Amino acid sequence: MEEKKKCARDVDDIDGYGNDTVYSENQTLDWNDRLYLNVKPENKRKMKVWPEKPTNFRQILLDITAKLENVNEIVFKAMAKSLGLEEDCLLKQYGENPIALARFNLYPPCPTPDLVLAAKAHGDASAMTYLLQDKEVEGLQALKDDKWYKVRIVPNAIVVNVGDQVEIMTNGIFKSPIHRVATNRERERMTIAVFFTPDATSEGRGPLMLSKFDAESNLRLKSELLQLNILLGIEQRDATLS
Ligand SMILES: O=C(O)CCC(=O)C(=O)O
Ligand SMILES: [Fe+2]
Repeated sequence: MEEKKKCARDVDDIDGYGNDTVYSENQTLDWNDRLYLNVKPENKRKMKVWPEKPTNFRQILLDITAKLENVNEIVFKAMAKSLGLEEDCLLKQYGENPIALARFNLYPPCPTPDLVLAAKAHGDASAMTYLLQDKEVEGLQALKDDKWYKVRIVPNAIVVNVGDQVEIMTNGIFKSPIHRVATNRERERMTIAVFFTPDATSEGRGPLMLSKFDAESNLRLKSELLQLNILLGIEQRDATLS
């Protein structure tokens, strides 16, 4: 608790430990506590809210972000190639100083799971999100064709989620899925999300010029994704909730 207090976010800030910013009395709050940290660009880091314990926390976060950046580059290239475009075209839109944000989510057990969500339905505003789920406790659900699907747990696998920025860049071919997190009556759940977002000052951002997305592009996409062995982890069968 001591350490959490040291990292508490300021009322009007996003970085740090806390929960939803309260904008109105009628607002439904998410059932979670979180630690938000701007990792990149470096000049946006607010070191005073970066935990000092465990002592290797800061270095590990920097290392993980760097590794995920490499993964993100590979994914962006594969996506561009699958659309029949030059492989750097998504990366170029990403700019010189892209933003990397880490969010550590802690969802405590909730005595009334039918009344409140751990995270309300939302699409990520990022370009791409990489999520390490809790090893044991499920909760994440994704919306497809008006039905909610559980995103099943695959231990140590990272869920790769397309964010709004990539949906815009690719003219809606890659969709930013609406997702939410259910509460759990008995068990605590912990996840880590790293969001990559384009540099807001980079020029030439916006929808790419795509001629058409046809059966051939679809095949190319499938083979690119297969080669990458990206694990989306969405159960298509027997997991429908409504
Ligand atoms: O904790 C999860 O499973 C998802 C978290 C999430 O959607 C987010 O942080 O944007
Ligand atoms: Fe999300």
